[in-house]
Amino acid sequence: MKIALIGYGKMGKEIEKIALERGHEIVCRIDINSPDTFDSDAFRSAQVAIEFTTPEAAYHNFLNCFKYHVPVVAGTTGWLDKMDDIRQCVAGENQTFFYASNYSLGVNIFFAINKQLAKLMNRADGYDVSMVEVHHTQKLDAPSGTAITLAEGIIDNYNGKSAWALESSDKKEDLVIKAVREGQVPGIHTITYDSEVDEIMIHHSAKSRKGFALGAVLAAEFTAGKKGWLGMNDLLCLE
Ligand SMILES: NC(=O)C1=CN([C@@H]2O[C@H](COP(=O)(O)OP(=O)(O)OC[C@H]3O[C@@H](n4cnc5c(N)ncnc54)[C@H](OP(=O)(O)O)[C@@H]3O)[C@@H](O)[C@H]2O)C=CC1
Ligand SMILES: O=C(O)C1=N[C@H](C(=O)O)C[C@H](O)C1
Repeated sequence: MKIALIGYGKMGKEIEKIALERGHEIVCRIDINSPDTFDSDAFRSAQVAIEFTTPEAAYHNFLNCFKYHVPVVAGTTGWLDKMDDIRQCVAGENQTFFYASNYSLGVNIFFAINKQLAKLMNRADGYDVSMVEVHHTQKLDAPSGTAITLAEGIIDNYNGKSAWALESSDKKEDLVIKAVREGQVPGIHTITYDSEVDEIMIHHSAKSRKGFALGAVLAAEFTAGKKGWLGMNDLLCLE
């Protein structure tokens, strides 16, 4: 399969390794100072573009992919304010767009466990829930995209919370997400239901970026030949 990489940083390089191992061809690498561009035969020849750049750059990169009708696997986080606009482009222009806040297969299982646990916790009084996410110091957005997906899983399924708040809140109905930035941590997410008598924790810790990269390549393979809005639930047949 012919793949265009948009963003050739930590994730772009990790994805390239896995894509080559799985027999794919990288036709171009579009980065901030790279000679490769969208308006090129190489980019137009791509069967899918995998985008991991920055919250600021992602939206314009998606529009450039749409311009040339190249399907997108979107990995960048922190651009969700533009989500409605992208959904309209995908529906209105018959585009292909795969988005996951986290491509790791393990995290997507963790998302499902999180929803189940949230439903179960409605049966027990006396608990409060909170979340901590830990990432490397180069990360630009907070909370992480994964933390937002986890928060949505709790808010949609647990009666005690109706919104999330970063770092602190006076409102009992807000789910507080603490974002820690330290060292080279690839990504840790912990959810804790705390009561006077005990605590229940679920925890996911990525050991490297390999799991994110493999998931993104699997998503690219899944995306080929499809149209519309796609996600990990489609790929993993969840829900
Ligand atoms: N969904 C998921 O599973 C995962 C998502 N992510 C997300 O992916 C994104 C990238 O992460 P990561 O690879 O670690 O970050 P890096 O900073 O290592 O890489 C981003 C790359 O994009 C480049 N870039 C910046 N602006 C543009 C632009 N306009 N066009 C093309 N390239 C550009 C940067 O260049 P320069 O350095 O010169 O600015 C850099 O090389 C982040 O938003 C992160 O949160 C990360 C891991 C997993
Ligand atoms: O920036 C990162 O590194 C990561 N970003 C994603 C996020 O914001 O959730 C996924 C993963 O946690 C690593």
